[in-house]
Amino acid sequence: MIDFTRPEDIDLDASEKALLETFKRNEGNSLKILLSIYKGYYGKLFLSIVFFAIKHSPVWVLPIVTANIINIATERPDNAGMKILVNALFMSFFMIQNIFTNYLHTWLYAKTVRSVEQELRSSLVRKLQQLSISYHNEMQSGRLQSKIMRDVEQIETLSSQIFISVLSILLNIIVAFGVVIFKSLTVFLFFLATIPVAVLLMVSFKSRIKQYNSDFRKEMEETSVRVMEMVELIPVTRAHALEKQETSKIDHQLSNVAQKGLKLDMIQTYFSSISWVAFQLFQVLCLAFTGYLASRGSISVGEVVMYQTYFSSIVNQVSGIITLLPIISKGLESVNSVGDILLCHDVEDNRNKQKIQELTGDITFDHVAFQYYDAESPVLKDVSFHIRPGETVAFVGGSGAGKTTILNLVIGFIKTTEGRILIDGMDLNTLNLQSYRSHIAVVPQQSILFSGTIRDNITYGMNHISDELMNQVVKAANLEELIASLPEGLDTQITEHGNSLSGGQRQRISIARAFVRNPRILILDEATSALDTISEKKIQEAIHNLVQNRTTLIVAHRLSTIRDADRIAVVGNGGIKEFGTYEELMALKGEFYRLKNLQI
Ligand SMILES: Nc1ncnc2c1ncn2[C@@H]1O[C@H](COP(=O)(O)OP(=O)(O)OP(=O)(O)O)[C@@H](O)[C@H]1O
Repeated sequence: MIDFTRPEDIDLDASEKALLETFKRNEGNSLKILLSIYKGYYGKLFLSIVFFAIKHSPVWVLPIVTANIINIATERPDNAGMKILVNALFMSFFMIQNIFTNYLHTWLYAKTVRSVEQELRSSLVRKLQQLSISYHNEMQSGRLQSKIMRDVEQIETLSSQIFISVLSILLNIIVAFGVVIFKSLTVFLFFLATIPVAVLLMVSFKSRIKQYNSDFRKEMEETSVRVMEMVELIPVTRAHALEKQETSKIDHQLSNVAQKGLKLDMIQTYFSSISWVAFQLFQVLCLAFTGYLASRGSISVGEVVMYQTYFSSIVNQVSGIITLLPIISKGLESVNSVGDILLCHDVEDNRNKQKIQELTGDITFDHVAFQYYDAESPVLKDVSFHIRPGETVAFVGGSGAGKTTILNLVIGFIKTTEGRILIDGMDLNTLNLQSYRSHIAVVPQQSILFSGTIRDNITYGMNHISDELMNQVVKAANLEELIASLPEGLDTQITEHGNSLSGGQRQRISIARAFVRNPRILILDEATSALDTISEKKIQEAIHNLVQNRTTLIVAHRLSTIRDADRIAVVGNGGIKEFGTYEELMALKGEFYRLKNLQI
């Protein structure tokens, strides 16, 4: 028994659904989104923080031990040597535990961050598979790639930085402030003065850094798009000797990126150098202040060193936060960028729509109109026709008449602006398009092949294709000779886009891909490329075999295809100008008659 099973419908798993919900609920607040992304991992992250605190504790204890040892050295009590040794051993113990606790801390947060990174990319990929074809036509693939790779990486960097740097900064500040409050309130108040200075600096630079980051990110996306286009165009560019023009176009784009990047670098440098100077001055002030207190006997010499160490730690931490600001800003910008895709509503919504088990292939256009959203006038106006199950209809007409648009409407890639398309009497808008499309096959004008074997390209996404069916398909698609001539037959690897095959061979593989699906409705956009007579004949035979026993809509460019069709529709002036059999239209001596004579 031949198995025509299809892959499962695309659906989000629980964690991806939660992720999408997070983006929806907190739309517009990227920080909230970032924190909510990690919701399922709070327990692990808490443990990671605990291990961080333990592993980091030597840094907090060291100034106290240092002050002790200095005081012992200056005050010279009894058993001074013994006391110094105890202090040193105590410190050593605190240091050694760092190896184990640091490992645990990193393992816990890194695993979390990597899992979230994977979930984000996976959700993005699934969303791309759901977004409408119109969305994909508008959005260049380079931009999407940049979002999936670069932006998710920025979010990962931001999350890691929060876990390594921000956590360390916050804990260091809390501990330093805590010890100082405990030791001297006067010195604490002095320390406190650093906060308004830090806030002032951050506020004054924040919006500019955010803006420059956004500009830079957009320029990078644009570059991705341009570079991808350039790579795809290389054969055309070479053929027309336009290498210089193409290179200079990209150079111009790269220079824009460099300019935006430089602007960002400079604002960041300006910001961090001002912060550095401000806080270093504070440090000198602190030394002078505690030195003065020690000279009056209010605190010991050891305490001067201790306060200085804590203060320099606070200053370093605050300037650490400040230098992190650009990374934070970049990461939050990337959260927005990823949200653009995840929250996009232009999806094919198949929820609660009728699933189709069987189809006879009856198609009716009922007063259909269609207009592209950016076009000034409709391509199709009030189009009505009926195609019977099993019938082959050839669509002919001038370039831009709307033939491909009709096919795209039948596939469900685009929706009618007015009127209805009925499939077996059911409105296409009420059908689950995934289930509907499992009964149709499309042979596009440009055969799209991917890197893999010929077999993979034919079976694409179909499970359990028996050798018997495969042989039938290969024969019907006129591929027998080609397969026999290849040392590895069907298992021959073809390069990306099938560049190692001829145009005619690619078309026949594309036809075989349609065959294997045994569709009820076949959509065929005949290639316009001229082929030699033998290739032409082989393709015609393959198409002839393929259209048997199914409803076929074919954009026809060849006379033989037109002759083979049951009926012909002449498309033009926003509608179907003539519709009938070959003989009827010839007898009419109208548009078709004129077109045919032109072709001859
Ligand atoms: N995505 C789009 N956005 C805006 N206009 C479009 C879009 N796709 C097609 N059009 C326009 O709609 C009209 C019909 O296009 P369509 O591709 O259906 O014509 P066609 O008859 O298949 O032409 P050809 O034989 O040259 O492929 C053309 O004027 C075209 O420029």
